This record gives sequence, C-alpha cells and structure tokens, in this order.
Amino acid sequence: MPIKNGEQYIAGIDKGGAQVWVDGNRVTGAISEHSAFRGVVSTQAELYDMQGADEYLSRMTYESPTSGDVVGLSFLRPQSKRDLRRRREMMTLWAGRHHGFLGRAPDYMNTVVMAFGAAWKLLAESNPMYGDNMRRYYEHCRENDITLSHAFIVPHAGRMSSFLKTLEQPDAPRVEETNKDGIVVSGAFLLATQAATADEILIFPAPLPSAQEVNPHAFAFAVPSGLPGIRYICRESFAAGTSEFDYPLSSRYEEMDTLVVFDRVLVPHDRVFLCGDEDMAYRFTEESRFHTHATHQVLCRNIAKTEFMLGVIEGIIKLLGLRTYTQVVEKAAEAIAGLETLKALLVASEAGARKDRWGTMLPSPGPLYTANYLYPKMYPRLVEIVQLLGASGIVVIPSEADFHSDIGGDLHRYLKGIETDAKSRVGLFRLAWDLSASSFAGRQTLYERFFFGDSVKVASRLYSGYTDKEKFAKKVAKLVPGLGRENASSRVRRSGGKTDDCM
Ligand SMILES: Cc1cc2nc3c(=O)[nH]c(=O)nc-3n(C[C@H](O)[C@H](O)[C@H](O)COP(=O)(O)OP(=O)(O)OC[C@H]3O[C@@H](n4cnc5c(N)ncnc54)[C@H](O)[C@@H]3O)c2cc1C
Repeated sequence: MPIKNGEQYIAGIDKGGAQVWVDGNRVTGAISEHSAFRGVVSTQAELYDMQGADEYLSRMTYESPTSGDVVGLSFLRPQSKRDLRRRREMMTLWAGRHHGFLGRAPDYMNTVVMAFGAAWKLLAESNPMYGDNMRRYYEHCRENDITLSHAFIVPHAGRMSSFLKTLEQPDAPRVEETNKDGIVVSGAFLLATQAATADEILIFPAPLPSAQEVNPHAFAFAVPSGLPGIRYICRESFAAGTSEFDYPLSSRYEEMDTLVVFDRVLVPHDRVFLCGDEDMAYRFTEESRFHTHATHQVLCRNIAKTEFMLGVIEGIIKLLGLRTYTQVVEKAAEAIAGLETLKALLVASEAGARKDRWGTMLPSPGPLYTANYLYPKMYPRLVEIVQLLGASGIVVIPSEADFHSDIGGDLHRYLKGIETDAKSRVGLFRLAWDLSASSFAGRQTLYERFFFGDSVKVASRLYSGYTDKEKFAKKVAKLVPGLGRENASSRVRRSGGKTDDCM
C-alpha cells in the first residue's frame, strides 16, 4: 500500500478497536470524534494529506526499494548526505505545518523504526528470528504507512533499585509465559503519547534487573493498538474547547498521554524483537543509534517551534509598541540567538555526518546532542519571554462567545490595540495564553523538558560520547608535567566505546 491520506488515517484509528479510557469512561464511539482527540486527529490527517498533495509529493515521499510504491520519506534509510538533507526537508515541512507542537508527529517514530530496522543484524546476534522480525517490521511500517506510538518507561512502582537485584518486582511489566503462539506480557508502561491515535505501539522498556538468567523484564515488540488485553488510560484532556479562536493551539495540537496497561496480552512471535536478553536490550538501545537519528527529527521540530515562538514574541512587540525598549529587544534577541543556534547545529550535524557500521548515514551526534541538551532549557525561557512581554494582556482574554454577546461592544471599544481591532488583539493574546500559561502550555514545557529522558541522561549522553574532550585534556596535560601519564588499565577502560559512537 502506498502512503496513506488523512481519510485513511482516520478510518484506521476508528476501526483499530483500541480500548481507550477517558475520565473513567471507556470510549465507545469513534476515537476521531471524541473531544479529547478530535483536534489532534484532524491535524495528523492534514499531515498525511499533505504528503500526497501534488505540491509536496516529490519532497515528502520516495519510491520503496521493495514494492516500488510511493512511501513516506521519513522512513528513508539515509545512505548519503543528500538523503539526510531530503529527510530534513521532509521533516521540516511537516514540522512547519504543526509548528513543532506535535512531539509525536508520525515522522518521529518513522525515524526510530528506520534506525531500528537498519540495525536488525544486532538483534540477530541474540536470535536470528528477532533480527528478521525487526527488519520485516520496519518494512511493514514503511509499506503500510503505519502510525506508531511507543512506551519505553515503566511506572515507578515497577522500578527497582540496582541494590535489590536479587528480588523480583511483582508490579514490573514482564513476560509471563512463552507458548507456541507468542509471548504473554502483563504489566504497565508509564507513558505513551498519542497511543490512542496511533495504529500500533512499540514497547521497549529499559530492562529491570532480574535474578533469573532469562530476564522476564527484558523484551521489545510492536503490536496493533487494539490487540485484546491492552488498555490506554488517558490523562485529563487539555483540549479545553473546540473554538480555534479561544484555544488556537490546544484545539489543534493537544496530544494525549496515556498509561498503557497490558493484561496477559499475547504478542505473536513474529512481532517480538527481543526477549530475555538484558544485555542485548541495552546494546540495541545504544548501538542502533536511534537516539541520533531521532534527534535529527527532533531538531527540525524544535526549529519550527522556535520560529513560531519568535513569531508570537514579535507579534506582541508590534501590538504593544514595545520596539523602543531595549530590555524588550534584548529578550527578542535571545530568542533569535536560540533559533540561529539550533539552525547552525542542524547544518553542522549534516556536514559532519558519516556512515555508521550499519551502512546508514548518521548525522553527527555532537551537534544533535548539544541541541538536545540546550532545548529543555531554552524552551521554558522562550515561554517566560512570552509571559514577560505579554504581561496582563495574556490574562484579559475574553472568549469568542463574549465577543458575540451583549457586552461585545465594550470589548470592541476597550480592548483594541494601538493599530489593531480588539478581536485580533485578543486573538493574539489568547494564542499567547495557550502557548505560555494554559494546561496545554504547561504540558508542552514538561514535554520539552523530559520527552527524551531527564536532563541527567541527556547530559551524560552528550558527555560520554564526546571523545574530543580527551584530545583537549591531552593539550592541557602537555603544559602540566605528570598530568598526561596514565596507566594501561585506565586507557583500556576509557576506550570501551564503539568507534561509531564518537561525535
Ligand atoms: C509530556 C511527556 C510525554 C512523554 N511521552 C513519552 C512517550 O510517548 N513514550 C515514552 O516512552 N516516554 C514518554 N515520556 C517519558 C519520558 O521518557 C520520561 O519522562 C523521562 O524518561 C523521565 O522519566 P520519569 O518521568 O519517570 O522521571 P523520573 O525518573 O521519575 O525522575 C524524576 C526526577 O528525578 C531525577 N532523577 C531520577 N533518577 C535520577 C538519578 N539516578 N540521578 C539523578 N537524578 C535522578 C530526574 O532527573 C527527575 O528530575 C514522556 C514524558 C512527558 C513529560
């Protein structure tokens, strides 16, 4: 099947039969029509329509190497710097359409599954069937334009401190049994964004330690979202209403987060990528380089989001006539400097790309992980700048209904701007509210802070892979007698990383 369009995406979600719970009630009707999902489903449908439109087709798709069908470019396994550029252009087009607010637009997981698929041979070391499954799953996603969600972390009740290695945790997700049809999995996964609005879910938790040789907590697989025994328990919806005037962002881009519960779910053997091999789970996470490829996608999205933030900042400056205040200009300049830094890092990541051991053109991790490190700090600051410049304008934001009521005249008279009518002025501030102060805004900030792991993990990913630091230390050591001497064992310890891990 070639790329899907929006209508096909919606039909797939509605027919998928996922068991979704919102506010204590099971969603019984069409997911796409439920108020918690309507906006985001419609936005994602727009993305799928976009890739098939004449205007974009050549920039957003390519010919499948197996079927010859037209498939999505974010599935393309890059073999050259040109391929990386094509991927970036495609991802930038989608990010520009949702202004970076969809952290889980389909290209995110398309990229992850591409990286996993490229590294299938590693899984084959654990079991040839697992390698084969991964390779075929990537092709399945690409050929059927599968919309994929994922859950990589488990609830706190199921986590285990390393010093409790000898104990088993009853609440930790686990493989309960293996039978002729597949593996039976029970337990919960803490968080899957957009799981209720995706065709399938990929599960790959960091394995908890186990006293058993075949670790029941070490597994990875992907299944249809509606497989019997899976429940998706949604948080409260932040799509506060359907009016695009009142809630310009949350009405369109609210991505639901869910707790995913597996209740003796039978995962067919051909969907299992790893089972029991704790060491391989860690190795595959690192050596598939999916973090690096995914960060390339993330950076395209962050740039689109920062451009949008800058647009709002400039809109407020113009509206309130703030351009002559140097403290205001300085804040806008900070946003510009942030944006330009991200853009430079993206270019640098492609310029420094080289093939990894899977034969995939890997963007340079150094600039990407730097962006990954900076953005969780940059984004909350951009939000703060919007608040600082918008001030009371961000709270005096009557609704569309107010404008159409008997007090509409007051609003038109007293809320107009210097050169702007009241409704446009309030419209911009309602957007600034949704961007900086609403529940949707708070969740967006939390997302940017955590979606790729907490700051400790992000920092250690940057630090540990940054081999140049040793070169610099040697330069310093030349000027400090005795500092450069090290014993052989510390040299061995420090050269433990794979060669393509270098930044
Ligand atoms: C909005 C949102 C959407 C998300 N979507 C997804 C998704 O779709 N799929 C998915 O798999 N995950 C998703 N995540 C989860 C994300 O991967 C995690 O939030 C992240 O890995 C951090 O884990 P945690 O939330 O359990 O924090 P915790 O591990 O509970 O950490 C809490 C605090 O303790 C600190 N801390 C924890 N351990 C240590 C330590 N050893 N040393 C020092 N400090 C420590 C952390 O830095 C943090 O400040 C999402 C998260 C958010 C917020």
